[in-house]
Amino acid sequence: MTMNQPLRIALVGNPNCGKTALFNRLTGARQKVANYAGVTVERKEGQFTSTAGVHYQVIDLPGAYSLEPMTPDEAITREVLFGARADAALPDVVVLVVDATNLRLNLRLVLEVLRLKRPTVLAVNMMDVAKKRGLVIDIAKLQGELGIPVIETVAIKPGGSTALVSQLDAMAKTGKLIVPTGAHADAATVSPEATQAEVRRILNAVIRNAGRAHTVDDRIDAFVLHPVLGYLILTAVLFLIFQAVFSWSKLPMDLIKNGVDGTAGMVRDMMPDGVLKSLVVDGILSGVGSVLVFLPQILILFLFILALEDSGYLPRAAFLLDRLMGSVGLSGRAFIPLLSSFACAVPGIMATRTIQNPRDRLATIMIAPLMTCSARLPVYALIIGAFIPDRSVGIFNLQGLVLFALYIAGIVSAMAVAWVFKRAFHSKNAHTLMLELPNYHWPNLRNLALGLWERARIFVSRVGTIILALMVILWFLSSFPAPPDGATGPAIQYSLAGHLGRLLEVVFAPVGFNWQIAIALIPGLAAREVAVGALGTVYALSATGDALSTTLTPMIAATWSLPTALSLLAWYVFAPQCVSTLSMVRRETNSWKPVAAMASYMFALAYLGAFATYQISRVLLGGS
Ligand SMILES: Nc1nc2c(ncn2[C@@H]2O[C@H](COP(=O)(O)OP(=O)(O)OP(=O)(O)O)[C@@H](O)[C@H]2O)c(=O)[nH]1
Ligand SMILES: [Mg+2]
Repeated sequence: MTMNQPLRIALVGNPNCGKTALFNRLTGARQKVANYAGVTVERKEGQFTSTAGVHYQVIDLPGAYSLEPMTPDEAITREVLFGARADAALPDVVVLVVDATNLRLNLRLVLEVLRLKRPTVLAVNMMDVAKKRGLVIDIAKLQGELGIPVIETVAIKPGGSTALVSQLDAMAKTGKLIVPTGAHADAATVSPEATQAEVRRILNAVIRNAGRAHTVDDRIDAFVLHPVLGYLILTAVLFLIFQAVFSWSKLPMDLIKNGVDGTAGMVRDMMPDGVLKSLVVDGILSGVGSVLVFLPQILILFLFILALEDSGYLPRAAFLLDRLMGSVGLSGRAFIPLLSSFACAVPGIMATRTIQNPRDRLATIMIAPLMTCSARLPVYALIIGAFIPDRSVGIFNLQGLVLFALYIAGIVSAMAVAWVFKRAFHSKNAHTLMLELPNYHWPNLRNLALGLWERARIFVSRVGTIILALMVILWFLSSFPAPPDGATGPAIQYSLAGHLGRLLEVVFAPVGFNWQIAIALIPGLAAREVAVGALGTVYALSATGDALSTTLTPMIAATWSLPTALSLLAWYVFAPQCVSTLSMVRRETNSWKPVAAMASYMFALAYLGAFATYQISRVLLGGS
């Protein structure tokens, strides 16, 4: 290796020991970091140049408990370490990362890696937590025991990786990559029992002071994992989220709405009447503006998701729900992937790689899109805002309650589908949930802010690209061909989209959708929230004369019946309208069959759910 070639280092360690945090600290990347096992499920690469001028290429890997992989994500780590992947060269130096507060568990993998006799450095991470607890580790002694350099790190603090980089620099400059020597490296085949005994011996030798055990954590867990209180706390947390999504978002939403309306008003006054004005006002501002107003609600939802992810609460919730999930044939491991699906089913489906049993994994993939993803939030919020009065029920806000109910509907139907899946395939699920409970910690404010910023960026850039493009296409289809002479209705009725909408209206009449909704469902196939933008454009174009407005809410409140609104909500609890999810299923399962199965079962449920909702509510409410 010369100085010009980058030094390839791979971060290897147990799940949740801080590998990705270290990766981000070293490379300046913003890969996802969260306080539970199994966050990283793919290998990620980055690079940096140290102040000493050494160029590094870093690979972040999924956490592994052992080099005998149990799950698809662990297998990736093994393959990279053995140089068995075409897409990743054998690393020059293995940076083993361990959680200082959990050496008992982490050292097993360390001993396994030493036997590979690859140049290795050990990073003892989370030293800040260790020090706070009074845990004292004799680093020099540990170094002697293992025969490799041992460095303390604090991955989440600026400067927390300086010592590690200096060590790597020194190795790179001298060209002396230290290969482990000594008893551990030379041990041929070692039984798990012998390894465990060895770990105990090393711990006895290097731990100077065991420090306080996690007394605070235990005290919190007495409440959080309590068989009754635990569920109450979980329900309260979820409730709070949905209340906040509505009650905290009013002011920023009004600001955005006023901004969009103001811009539209200005454009309307300044531009001459004609096609271009219609494109800008009806196509772009109405369409894009009606999606953009939901940014505050999405950010509030993510504020809670990110804070919960970083706190260490999620694996506890997984334990609480394990019995329930087991009863429908899901493994407790499915909890985190399903929970991630509340943000978006795409990462949720990827997270199923942490599930060992292929059938369990498939079952989890199949129901992941029933979890209410954040792209459904604009659709729900639009309809709730238009039809559900904003009043209090006891201490709760009625709109928040309805939103909560929709999320529950998604969860309940997912459980029902999983149960059918279990019945159909006779899967037996006897294994108990083995999940590490991480230490609680306060969410890192900087990470929280960065995470929210990232979310806002993703949302706005989606609005600015795919949604904008679809709105322009939709505007075009809705404006041409121009109406014939002497036409009385709005131009859209005579356009291509208008004709298509009317055709589809036949299909959707039994579920109560009018032609405007039918049109909006089509661009909504690309991504669910696009349907909201499409409704904005379609309604802006169907309005005549002075009724022009960029505000969608009053428009649908005036023209839809309540049964129609409820039916559309039911449709969106199930609707398989997301191309990215379907293509992720194809990628992760390597087969079209589950894709076809998912699309058809979800479409069937959506239609049936909307049909039942529409017909029943029509009878009950006596509407049209
Ligand atoms: N206090 C403290 N927290 C840390 C440190 N390093 C990481 N963390 C936190 O530990 C948790 C896990 O960090 P990650 O970087 O996601 O862990 P990982 O090893 O990549 O986990 P997997 O991808 O699941 O294998 C996160 O909540 C981090 O904020 C550290 O040095 N000190
Ligand atoms: Mg990670």
